[in-house]
Amino acid sequence: MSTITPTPRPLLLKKPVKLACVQLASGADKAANLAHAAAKVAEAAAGGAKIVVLPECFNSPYGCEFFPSYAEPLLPSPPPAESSPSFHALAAMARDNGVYLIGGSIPEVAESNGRDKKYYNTSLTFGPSGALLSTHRKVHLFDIDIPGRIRFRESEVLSAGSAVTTVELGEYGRVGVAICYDIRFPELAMIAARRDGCFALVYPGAFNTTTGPLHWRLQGQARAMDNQIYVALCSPARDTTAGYHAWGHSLIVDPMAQVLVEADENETIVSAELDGARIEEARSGIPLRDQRRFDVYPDVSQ
Ligand SMILES: O=C(O)CCC(=O)C(=O)O
Repeated sequence: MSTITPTPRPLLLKKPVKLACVQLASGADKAANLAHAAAKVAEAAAGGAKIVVLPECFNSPYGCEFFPSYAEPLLPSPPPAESSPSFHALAAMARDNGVYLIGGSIPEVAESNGRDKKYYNTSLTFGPSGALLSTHRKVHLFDIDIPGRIRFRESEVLSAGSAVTTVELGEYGRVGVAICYDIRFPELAMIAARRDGCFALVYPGAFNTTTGPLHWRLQGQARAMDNQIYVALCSPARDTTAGYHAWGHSLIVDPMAQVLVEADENETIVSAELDGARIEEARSGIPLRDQRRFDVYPDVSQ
């Protein structure tokens, strides 16, 4: 009797890698936030992380009133580094530590015709040489109103990005990058996972003390479960003296949707070893990839 041996599939994550989420405590002083981020990225790298993630709006307090005054254009050299301090600080953090750095997000200002200013919530990813690898402008702006609890309208100040972002991290493979509220839209995750073959979805985010306990972990696990890949969520630490109380609880979820590590609300670094074999194991055990019914519903990843 002949047995059929399945052809081994190439691993999406080509070699195991340690990923760290830096749950950073930021304040009002941008230069101090950048210096503090640099120290924590160095600490994560010294702990063996080769992919390091920072939180949403790590260089400023989080809130619509702060976006314009903290925003900076994205100007690589030669223009003076002072005009894009966060861009240059992130490039240096990646280069100095030889890591892939998914640099949380920063408020970005872009001018068209030297007149019309537009603001974005933007995530920059740098490679170990300090080169910019990708830019993600938050696609889904955080506009919610839960009476008596929280009202937030990013769209009053920010413009939305219009692209799914995935980025090749050299010898490891590809990750999807999106920001906070973007996680609530599974389509982005599915496209990153299925169209671009990502091994992880990385979300710098800053949920709050209303929606955080309800949905933060659940969203992380849901995106991992749907797509059978790793998911990392990186929050700022909670500052109860600030206007916006971030949930914290940065976490990393495996391809079977198990939470590998989760912070509390304080400043800390959480990390985990990611292994492509775990993705393949999840996918061969529960073979969703071979069972989709695109004769019944459309494939959004096409
Ligand atoms: O989706 C949520 O509940 C929070 C989203 C958020 O805080 C953000 O997009 O910055």
